[in-house]
Amino acid sequence: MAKERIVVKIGSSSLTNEKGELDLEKLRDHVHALAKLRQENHEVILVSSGAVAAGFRGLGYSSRPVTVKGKQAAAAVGQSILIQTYMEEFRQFQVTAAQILLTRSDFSNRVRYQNAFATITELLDRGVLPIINENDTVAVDELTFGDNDMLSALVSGFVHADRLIILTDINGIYTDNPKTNPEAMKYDKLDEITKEMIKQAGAAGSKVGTGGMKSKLLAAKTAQSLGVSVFIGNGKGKDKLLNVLAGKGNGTYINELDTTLNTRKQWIALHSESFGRIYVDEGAQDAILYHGKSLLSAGVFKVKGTFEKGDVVEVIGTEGFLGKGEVKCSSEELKGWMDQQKGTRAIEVIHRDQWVEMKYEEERIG
Ligand SMILES: Nc1ncnc2c1ncn2[C@@H]1O[C@H](COP(=O)(O)OP(=O)(O)O)[C@@H](O)[C@H]1O
Ligand SMILES: N[C@@H](CCC(=O)OP(=O)(O)O)C(=O)O
Repeated sequence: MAKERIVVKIGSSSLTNEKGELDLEKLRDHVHALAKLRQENHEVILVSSGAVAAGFRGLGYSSRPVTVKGKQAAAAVGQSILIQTYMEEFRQFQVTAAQILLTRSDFSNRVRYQNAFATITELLDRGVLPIINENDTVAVDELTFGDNDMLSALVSGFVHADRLIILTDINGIYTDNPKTNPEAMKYDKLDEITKEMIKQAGAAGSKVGTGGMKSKLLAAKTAQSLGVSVFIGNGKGKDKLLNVLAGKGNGTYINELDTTLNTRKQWIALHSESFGRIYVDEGAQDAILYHGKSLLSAGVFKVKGTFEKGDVVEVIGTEGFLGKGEVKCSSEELKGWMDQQKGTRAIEVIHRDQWVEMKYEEERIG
């Protein structure tokens, strides 16, 4: 079997007992299956929930807290318990694990994004298994990924994984929530995740999970758009993950799309803040969309916002939103050229290598 780089996401529902507490037997089962992947020489990154589940008892709650601050405090108690348990269990398979805590804002800050990439790459190069969770202490409201599903999708794109495996408490994606609709049918394979499927999928999952199938579908759509194939399902025993690789997994397989975005372009497309808008004419639109050219000043007829060299802007054409790119000049310089040269001089505004077409992807990336 060819060596793969695999991101495995384990949700709270797959790590807890009926009281919502961390279930050691379940965790051991996952660790054994992950260790088997490592024994077959695959590179593995784990995105694991479970901090709230591991911590709420220690905080004095009798059940999983519902308030944000309760969950955050429980995660602060539980994250160290969770990671210590993983480390001890992995040690029995001679696997060294490392803890990484991330937030959405770590991804939108370019330097932190590059640092996270460098750290994860170094850990993998040195044979260490990174265990990632959201940094619940600081992640609230718009700073959160909301759940670990999207975090796992973004990580899988970012490390150029071959595959993302999302382990949950159900054996795949159904036409409707099978817990409430017994007629629901399972999808074994999917090429496309449609808007209707996302709309249909239940938001609330189990009592302990956060995003339900909806967040898994959105995550899968993002991962496939980044060229990563996805499996969503469950299983038991040490071979459950190897079975997924062998095509015998108990769940739904989702094919990757034929696109590869390097890490820099992924950052531009998915995480960067736009500082302005550049409006281009039909000629420039054709050049960047259909002829693989860089954007030149000659095709720009309107500039909105204030930006500096190196900032990211949105480009709008006659067909609407075309994509995002990193500019090689400030908004003032660009406006100056437009006034003085009447748009005739061909000064490069966005180089091809810093441009991401998103005309068709806007919705896919979400
Ligand atoms: N269309 C669907 N197909 C499968 N499961 C669904 C669907 N809609 C909602 N669900 C629910 O999503 C749950 C899994 O989500 P969640 O509890 O958030 O898991 P996790 O903790 O693994 O992230 C399932 O138990 C199921 O009840
Ligand atoms: N960061 C939180 C995860 C929150 C959560 O419920 O996530 P998930 O089970 O993946 O839907 C924790 O570790 O408990």
